[in-house]
This record gives sequence, C-alpha cells and structure tokens, in this order.
Amino acid sequence: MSEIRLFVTTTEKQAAAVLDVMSAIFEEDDYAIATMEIDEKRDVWEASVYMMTDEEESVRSRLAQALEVEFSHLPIEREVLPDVDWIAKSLEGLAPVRAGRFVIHGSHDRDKVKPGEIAIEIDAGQAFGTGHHGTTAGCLEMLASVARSRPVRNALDLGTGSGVLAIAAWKLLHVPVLATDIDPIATRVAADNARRNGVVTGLTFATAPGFHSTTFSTNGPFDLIIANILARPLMKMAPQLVANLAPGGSVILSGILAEQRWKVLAAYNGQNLKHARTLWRNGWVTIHLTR
Ligand SMILES: C[S@@+](CC[C@H](N)C(=O)[O-])C[C@H]1O[C@@H](n2cnc3c(N)ncnc32)[C@H](O)[C@@H]1O
Repeated sequence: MSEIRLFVTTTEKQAAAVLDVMSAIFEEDDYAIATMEIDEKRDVWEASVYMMTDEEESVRSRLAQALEVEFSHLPIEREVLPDVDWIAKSLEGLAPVRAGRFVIHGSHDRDKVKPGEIAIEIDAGQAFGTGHHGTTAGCLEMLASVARSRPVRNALDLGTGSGVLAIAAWKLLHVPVLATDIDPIATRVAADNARRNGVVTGLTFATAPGFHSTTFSTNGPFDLIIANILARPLMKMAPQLVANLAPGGSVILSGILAEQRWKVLAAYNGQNLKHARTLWRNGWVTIHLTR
C-alpha cells in the first residue's frame, strides 16, 4: 500500500487556515494526518493530508466538501510518495541479516545460522520485512536490548508486515504477542511465516487500521509495543498507542527518517513517555521510549 498526499498550494496564512479545516475533519482518523510545509524551491506553502489507505476517494470527497465553503478556488493536488514501496524494499538483498542475537535468512540459507543465534526464516514475498531494511534491523537490535533491561510479559507488533518482529519477540521472550496490520495480505503472510518458524501458539494475528479493533483491549495492555510504520501515523496515533501501554512499559518506534525524529519525540513526550535510546541505521532511526 502506498502513502498518498492530497494537498493544496497557497500562501502561508491561507495554508494555516486550510490546515485547521483539514485537522478538524481528520482528527478521529488513524490513517490520515494533516500538516503544512513550505516548498522552498517554489516558495509556496502546501497544506496536506497524508494517508496510507484504500479509501483515498472517500478522503478526497470529505476534503473537497470541507474546503468547498471558503477554499473551493484551491485545486486539490495528489502525490504518491515513493518511500513506502514496502514490497519492493522487502525484495532488496537476499543474504542473511544479523541484528542483536537475531539472524534473518531465506530458506536457501538455513546452513548459515551459527550456534547461539536466534534464527528467523523469511523469504522475500508479499509483505515488508526481510530484515534488510534499516528500520526492521533497528527494531530487532532494540528489541534485544530492551529484553535485557526490562521484564516483558506480553508484546504488540503494530504494522507487522511479514511478521518478522512478532516472531522475533516470541522467540526471544516466550510471551504472548499480538501482531496487527492494516493490510490483510500482510497478516496472512505473517501467519504463514509464523507457522514456518514453528510458532504455533502464543502469537495472535489481526487485521486492523491503527488501534481500531477490540483485539487490543482483549490482549492488552502491553509491556512492549513495537511499531515500525511511518513518522506521521506514529505521531497521530501517540495517544492511543500510549493508552494501550502497561505501566512501566516500553515502546520501540521506527519507520522514522533522521530529520523527523524530533517531531515524533515531541508527540510521545507529550504523552509522558521518556526517551531511552535512539539507534541509527542507513538514515532511519529507531527510538526506545519508556513510561
Ligand atoms: C515498514 S512495514 C514494517 C513491517 C515489519 N514490522 C518490519 O519491521 O519489517 C510497515 C507495515 O505497517 C503497516 N501499516 C501501515 N499503516 C498502518 C496502520 N495505520 N495500522 C496498522 N498497520 C499499518 C503496513 O501495511 C506495513 O505492513
């Protein structure tokens, strides 16, 4: 699923007014977030709605309706953002990847696993997460370090993709893990991967956008929440994510470009989480926060 941006181009003052309208209509959505930014090359302002959803047409019509009163003269433009081609990215590289105690390998590399390593077998396929991307590797490394420092009795992997992080958490911690994704193909692939890795109980899969499912209250609150999604949805869902975190719990966030980390930290500091550690991998950051 690609990230789509619907936006209007205007002056700074008018962009701020448009942003107010956008924020009001998308306040309750998990998958759409409104923001404004300057395009320095053209010296114009853009008020945008970013989303990862199949419901672009419905978002567009709600937006058009809301802008029709005061801003109908501003055309709604559209951009497909290139940095979320998860499936193409999951096909990058096939050699085993090592992070923390984990080695993620394809079925052709079973003999490369060394004694003492926690092996996870994932073949590149229809969902993101072979371990090659800096965000996945960062989460694996952070997971190993959090497990050394804090007791974890259950975990949530939000945006599970191939299921790699959920399987890693289960193999490392031996605790119940809930794994969810907005994309039903991902949850099916993740469940298949779990079976291939010998995980038959203790790992639950569900398809849900953000926290919109009763499965979170049934299985939570969680001592550990891992969310490798994207900076904007992570900021948007900060209040719900923290509401599902157990007292003393840990959060691992990734999918964040280095330059976006301050905004993400500010959103979670605003929910009373404290920064514990940041890891950098290929321009991406993975952040550990605690309650
Ligand atoms: C970068 S991939 C991460 C996959 C895997 N967890 C990993 O670390 O390699 C992000 C995943 O989050 C899912 N996703 C995006 N927005 C979501 C949302 N609002 N709620 C749940 N899942 C979401 C995508 O479908 C995708 O599978």
